[in-house]
Amino acid sequence: MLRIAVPNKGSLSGPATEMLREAGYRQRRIDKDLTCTDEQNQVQFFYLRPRDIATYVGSGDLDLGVTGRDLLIDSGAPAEELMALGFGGSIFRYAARPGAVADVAELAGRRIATSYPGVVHRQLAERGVSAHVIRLDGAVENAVALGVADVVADVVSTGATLRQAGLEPFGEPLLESEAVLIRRSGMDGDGAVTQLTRRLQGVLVAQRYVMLAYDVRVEHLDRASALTPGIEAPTVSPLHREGWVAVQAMIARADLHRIMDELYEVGARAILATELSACRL
Ligand SMILES: Nc1ncnc2c1ncn2[C@@H]1O[C@H](COP(=O)(O)OP(=O)(O)OP(=O)(O)O)[C@@H](O)[C@H]1O
Ligand SMILES: O=P(O)(O)OC[C@H]1O[C@H](OP(=O)(O)OP(=O)(O)O)[C@H](O)[C@@H]1O
Ligand SMILES: [Mg+2]
Repeated sequence: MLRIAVPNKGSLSGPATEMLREAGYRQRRIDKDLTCTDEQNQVQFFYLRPRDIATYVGSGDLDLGVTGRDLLIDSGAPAEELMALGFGGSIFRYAARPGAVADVAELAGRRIATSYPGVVHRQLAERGVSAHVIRLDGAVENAVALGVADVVADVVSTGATLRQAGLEPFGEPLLESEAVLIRRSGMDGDGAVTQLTRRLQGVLVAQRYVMLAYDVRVEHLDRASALTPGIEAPTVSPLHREGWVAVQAMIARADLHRIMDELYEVGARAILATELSACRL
């Protein structure tokens, strides 16, 4: 049976469970449950702290896990990304009092507070900078006002927490993170792993694409189908009306309204967009 680690709390927990449910896997019914077995798909889910997940997967005690790219890198565990999952996005940055520090090179000898010492040590080593990294559990933005550190390195989402603490980000972001599916480094995926990743890809595609259908006169078909090339090619069927065809194609959700406007301009009518609930490409 495939054994998979899923975040039990925090920003990644709800979306991870939801995505697995959409991919057809049974998930725990209440937040207190530690495990859930999906007999039909032969998968057992273990609900663990997101920060611990790379450790379990890296040791080989669990086959796969859902965690943040930043947490994976921070752990230093021998695990690797199999696929990005499109949620839990964040940016990891340095911040300090305005004007105090302008660049990573100026961090030499400074005190840096962070919950991600692995990420920070790695980046400082790459840049050849020697600084003091102070590991805190959370609320690191307070560390500067309290005199514990000169600089913080933390997840920035809206930036509201930094502003509230009177801090400003500086330098290039250390990394851009999102939720990722991980496995032990160098492990070959067997059939069960391939089935899971294909199902998750299907959920991502269903989120990112919509099905578009429209009617168009035959003489405008080439211009219209150039706007909607689909995955292989658009499906074109005859209409029960001389000189007209019906066209169907998948398009990226982000382009939906632009493409609908342009189709209308080239003469397409009855342009309808439909949500996808699942797919295999
Ligand atoms: N606004 C955010 N704050 C913190 N982590 C975020 C945010 N948005 C996305 N993430 C991602 O969530 C993961 C951290 O999740 P984790 O559960 O450890 O912390 P959390 O969501 O802040 O929860 P808590 O602090 O309550 O434990 C990281 O991969 C991080 O990049
Ligand atoms: O840019 P923002 O939108 O303000 O979000 C970023 C903040 O959110 C997280 O903290 P969280 O609330 O999880 O508290 P923690 O530091 O105790 O984990 C993160 O550690 C930052 O402090
Ligand atoms: Mg947090």
